[in-house]
Amino acid sequence: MHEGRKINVAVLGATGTVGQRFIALLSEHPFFVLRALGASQRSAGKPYARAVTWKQTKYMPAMVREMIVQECKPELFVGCEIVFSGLDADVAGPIEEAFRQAEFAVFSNAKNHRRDPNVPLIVPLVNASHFTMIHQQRALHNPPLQKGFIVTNANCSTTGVVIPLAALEKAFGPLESCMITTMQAISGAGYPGVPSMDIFDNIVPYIGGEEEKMEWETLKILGGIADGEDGRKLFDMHARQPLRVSAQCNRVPVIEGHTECVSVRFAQRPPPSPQQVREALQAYTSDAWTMSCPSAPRHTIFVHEEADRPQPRLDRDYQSGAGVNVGRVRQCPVLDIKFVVLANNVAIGAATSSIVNAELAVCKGII
Ligand SMILES: NC(=O)C1=CN([C@@H]2O[C@H](COP(=O)(O)OP(=O)(O)OC[C@H]3O[C@@H](n4cnc5c(N)ncnc54)[C@H](OP(=O)(O)O)[C@@H]3O)[C@@H](O)[C@H]2O)C=CC1
Ligand SMILES: N[C@@H](CC(=O)OP(=O)(O)O)C(=O)O
Repeated sequence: MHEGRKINVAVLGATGTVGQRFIALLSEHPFFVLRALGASQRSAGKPYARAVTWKQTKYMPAMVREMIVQECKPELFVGCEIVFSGLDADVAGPIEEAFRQAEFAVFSNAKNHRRDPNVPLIVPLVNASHFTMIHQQRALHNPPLQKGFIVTNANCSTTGVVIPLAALEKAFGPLESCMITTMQAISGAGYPGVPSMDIFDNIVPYIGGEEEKMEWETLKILGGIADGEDGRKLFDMHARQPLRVSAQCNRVPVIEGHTECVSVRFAQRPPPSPQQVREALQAYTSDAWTMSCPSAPRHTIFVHEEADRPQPRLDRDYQSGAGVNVGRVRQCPVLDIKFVVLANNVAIGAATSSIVNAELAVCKGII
């Protein structure tokens, strides 16, 4: 554990949608101390308050207003142990690698390293056990790293759905198939994001690359870690019981909170009843909560009984958006069970996940 130790941290992509969330959360953190901010050359050299278009309902923390934004070069972040990355995916790959190479612990929201066979893709309320891959990641580096590593969190829609899926697999054994239809908030596209002329009075039935990410990431997260032939560990992609996932992704005129309609089929026959599923979801607890990570939600999954919940406007800020909401659990006449998930895309779908991942790394003695 941190044992009273304070750990200096930085945020890359600090001016963006996710970066602002990081700042709001880290300004109140019990043992991470925000010391530095990075963004593009457009913002570098300016006091943060002048570089950013602050779009949070919470006021900008006083501690960052006069902080000078830096270019994202490791030598400008000396003194920080952890960097949280909310970088644009167009630039995140090489910048995050440079920080790892310079022995920083990097917690990334970007998609660039999620498919790397040595980088764990961790949804902290699901697969904290994948931190074991860090040893291999450091050792395979040339020269081997002492402290540096990259951990990514998942796509925001993937995050929302894998949490209840993990709870179901824990209670009832492997799932066989899963169909998901998302209704994703516009904040998922960053700022200024989707033009208002496209999204007002409308639904856009396409988000580039999103369906493929959901279908692939779900398997890496819910799968285990196996021994490879050459003695290396590898992510088994749910190979012991193949899981088929189909996702359809839509952009809807909601500011924050991704809603997902999910149907599942269990391997176990007969499948559990809707009431058994409700109880299993409600009872699910994460390692992050058990290990006392301060940003982990007490209720990993809140199960709504009302017929018309969850709703983004009403439910996205429950537990500061750190858990997920599930409702409308019922029988599915095609697969076995269907339900609705609501996850806050910028909290548990992004910044909160990275911060809980970093807390887990501290609790596990990796940092
Ligand atoms: N929004 C969401 O719900 C989620 C987003 N993500 C991922 O998180 C990341 C950030 O997303 P989001 O906050 O929405 O994006 P934004 O577009 O809002 O912010 C992007 C950030 O990247 C910085 N940046 C852009 N170009 C460069 C560069 N050349 N060098 C250094 N910094 C640069 C920007 O700085 P500047 O202001 O100076 O241009 C800004 O701080 C993305 O990879 C995204 O895919 C993941 C899950 C959910
Ligand atoms: N594409 C997601 C947000 C995002 O940036 O995802 P990713 O980190 O997987 O690129 C959305 O639009 O809601």
